[in-house]
Amino acid sequence: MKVAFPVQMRRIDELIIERGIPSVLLMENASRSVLEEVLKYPTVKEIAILCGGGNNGGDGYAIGRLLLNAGKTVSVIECYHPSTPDAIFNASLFVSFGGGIHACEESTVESLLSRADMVIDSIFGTGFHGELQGRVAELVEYINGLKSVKLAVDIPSGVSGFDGSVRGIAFRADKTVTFGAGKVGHYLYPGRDYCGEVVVRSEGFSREILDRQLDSSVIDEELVLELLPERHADSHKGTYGAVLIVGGSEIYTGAPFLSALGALRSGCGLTYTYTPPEAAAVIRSNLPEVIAIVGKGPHIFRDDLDTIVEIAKKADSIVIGPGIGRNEETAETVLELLKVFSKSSMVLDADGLYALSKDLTVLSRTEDILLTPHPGEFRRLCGETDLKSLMDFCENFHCRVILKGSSSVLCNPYGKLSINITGTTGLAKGGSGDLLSGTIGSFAAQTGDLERAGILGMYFMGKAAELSDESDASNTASSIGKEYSRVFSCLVEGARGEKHGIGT
Ligand SMILES: NC(=O)C1=CN([C@@H]2O[C@H](COP(=O)(O)OP(=O)(O)OC[C@H]3O[C@@H](n4cnc5c(N)ncnc54)[C@H](OP(=O)(O)O)[C@@H]3O)[C@@H](O)[C@H]2O)[C@@H](O)CC1
Ligand SMILES: Nc1ncnc2c1ncn2[C@@H]1O[C@H](COP(=O)(O)OP(=O)(O)O)[C@@H](O)[C@H]1O
Ligand SMILES: [K+]
Repeated sequence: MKVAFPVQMRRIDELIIERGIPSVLLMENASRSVLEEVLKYPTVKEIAILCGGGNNGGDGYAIGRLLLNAGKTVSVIECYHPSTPDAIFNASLFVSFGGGIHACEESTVESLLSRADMVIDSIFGTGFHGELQGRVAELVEYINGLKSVKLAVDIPSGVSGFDGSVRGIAFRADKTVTFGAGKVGHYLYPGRDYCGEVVVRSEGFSREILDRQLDSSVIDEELVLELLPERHADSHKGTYGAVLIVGGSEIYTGAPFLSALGALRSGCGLTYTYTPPEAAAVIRSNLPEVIAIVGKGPHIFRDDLDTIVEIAKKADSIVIGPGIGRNEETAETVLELLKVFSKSSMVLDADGLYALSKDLTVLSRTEDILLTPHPGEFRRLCGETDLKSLMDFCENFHCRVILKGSSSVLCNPYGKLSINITGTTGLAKGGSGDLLSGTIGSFAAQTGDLERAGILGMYFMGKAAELSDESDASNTASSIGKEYSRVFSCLVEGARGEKHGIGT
């Protein structure tokens, strides 16, 4: 599903208006779709709408009029004077249809809000920046404490549509009705938490314009089905690629095993690992299908380089880092490997990223690399962890990065985002990152495309956690890896449903 940055949404609105649809009609369409969503709550009779001065406020006045005409009791609380032509127009229409407007400073506003069955937030939409302040912040905080249904128009006020960040207070919605396309900020935390259910309504928007203007996506089943490598009856292990996982150390003996598990379970033809002896022993006893090659010492050292280079000749993709540790010579060896494999398809994870932080310039030589840091690891590389910094980093170093979290974002050098929203807190446990890097390496070996692999890997691991029978608290990366089979089955069922016209 495509998603938009606020600036892209503004451009889409402009293009539609240039084609001849008046902006006030776009506002009417948007407001009608909100009306329909409100009417899905049959017990809601009395509604309070907070309106800002921009077009989001304009939507609020139009929604108010439509609700009045539908027989509801409606009060508008004016947070800012209407300032755009469409907001001014709709505010006057609201009044001419008998609507009542209260200034937000009025002392009766709180009791009016507490009486309402539903509160609609039409204060700020995609034009919001900064922080809610003063009386508006006070009212939003008050509303967040009420039991009534809370609905946000386009995006909850206080949430940045650009990156989901929240400074101070924001409206906490049960449902957010958004227009044309979801906004990036709906799907990234903390914003994701404030949106409740996100309903995308695209009436009046041109599919052609949306498709042409937007390249970023939230990863959904449709996209995954498009990207999933096909499996043919007439095939053999060579058809599905080979991955080499380099990692492990004296203390981290399980990480390469989890990575190899991800690789095997996601369909790779051959999985090689190169690890110190202790880690190889774990792999050999748990995953006999893996070709576990044993390193020379307790860590990956320079002495191992030649053998790794030799094995890598058989691999279509290389994962470096799971459990590799922070020994200084190991870090130097990792940097050396990055140089030697500059033309290979590589996933760099965990302490492989620690090694990279010692010399970021090696990135200028690598042609096809995906980094998979969690926020702590990304801070070490970049100094910041916000979305803009991630996008700048990928552009400056011409690389792909997955910034992992409860929502994860894959960013490419051209600013295209792929946002993953699958997953559970069952993944918030050591080992998940290792499972992910092996899964991505496997899809890279199968498809020859790291971006595609990253999208598939994130979705698979998250979906497997969702489908697992284990409770979130007791789930483990090794159990989740074994659930990949269910993800494949679900996708096959979904594809069959689509083919036979069974809607989801
Ligand atoms: N055809 C269309 O375009 C359609 C648009 N639609 C609707 O329009 C919405 C976008 O409207 P919009 O661009 O007018 O922005 P909106 O969010 O209402 O606010 C802008 C105002 O708020 C101000 N402001 C910002 N932050 C602030 C702060 N912290 N504290 C105080 N003030 C602050 C800001 O000030 P400024 O940035 O100028 O400093 C400006 O005055 C969109 O979300 C959707 O709901 C739909 O009807 C579909 C068709
Ligand atoms: N609450 C959550 N919801 C969804 N995914 C999560 C959640 N917590 C963690 N994850 C995922 O689990 C993985 C954890 O990776 P990482 O922090 O590197 O762990 P480790 O290095 O301990 O294996 C990431 O892919 C992250 O997106
Ligand atoms: K809003």
